[in-house]
Amino acid sequence: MFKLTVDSVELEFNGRKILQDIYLDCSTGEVVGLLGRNGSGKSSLLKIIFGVLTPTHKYLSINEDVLDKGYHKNRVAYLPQHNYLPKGIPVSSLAKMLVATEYWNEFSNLEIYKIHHRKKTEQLSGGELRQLGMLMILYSRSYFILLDEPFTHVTPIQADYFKGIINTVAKNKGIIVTDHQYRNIMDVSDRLIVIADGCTKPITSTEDLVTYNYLSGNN
Ligand SMILES: Nc1ncnc2c1ncn2[C@@H]1O[C@H](COP(=O)(O)OP(=O)(O)OP(=O)(O)O)[C@@H](O)[C@H]1O
Repeated sequence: MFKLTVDSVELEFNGRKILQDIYLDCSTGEVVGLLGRNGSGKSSLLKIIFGVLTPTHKYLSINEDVLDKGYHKNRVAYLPQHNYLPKGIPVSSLAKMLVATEYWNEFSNLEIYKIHHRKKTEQLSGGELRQLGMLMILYSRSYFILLDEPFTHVTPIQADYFKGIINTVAKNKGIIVTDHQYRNIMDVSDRLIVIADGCTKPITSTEDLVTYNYLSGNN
């Protein structure tokens, strides 16, 4: 079992503190849901873990190994909020670059891949691109997967299907997922963390989400 830990993150933009008291861990075998209001710093935290955003301070480790950037040696993979797949390249070529050999059979038998693998990325709809982009990250060789808004642009029935895939993949990997479709996040996650006022807080009940101003209390 591997455990990713991120601690003591300090991030500010133009003198404004965004993150200041952050502790988050995720072990292989679990899905951790990350919630927070718009602008609370969820995407920033995922970028810091992956290694594409450098904060003033951070501690990041996998087991006893202290890391500078999660993406080194492919230990962490990241689905950004917006499409990351380049135009002009067939889906099958991208998939062969990203999907790990041990998952290839499972991935290449997915209906969505079979339907679209010969197309170039610009020939797909936003939702199709989102789904394929997420699946390629989930089935990559990385042990830790960060998903930023995987359910956005995805219909409810597809979201249910993806929750199943996320939970299956999480038997071998650790997954940190954030999305504003909080019911999907609650369904798919083994535990929940909210970012409020720059700090991470563990969530044990829906009331906690009201306390931390994530839900209004009428939900
Ligand atoms: N490159 C940047 N320069 C200046 N400010 C930034 C930059 N990136 C993010 N911010 C600010 O940092 C804060 C946190 O942004 P972030 O994207 O991490 O929030 P979020 O919780 O993911 O928001 P959302 O749920 O709306 O996607 C926001 O107030 C945002 O305006």
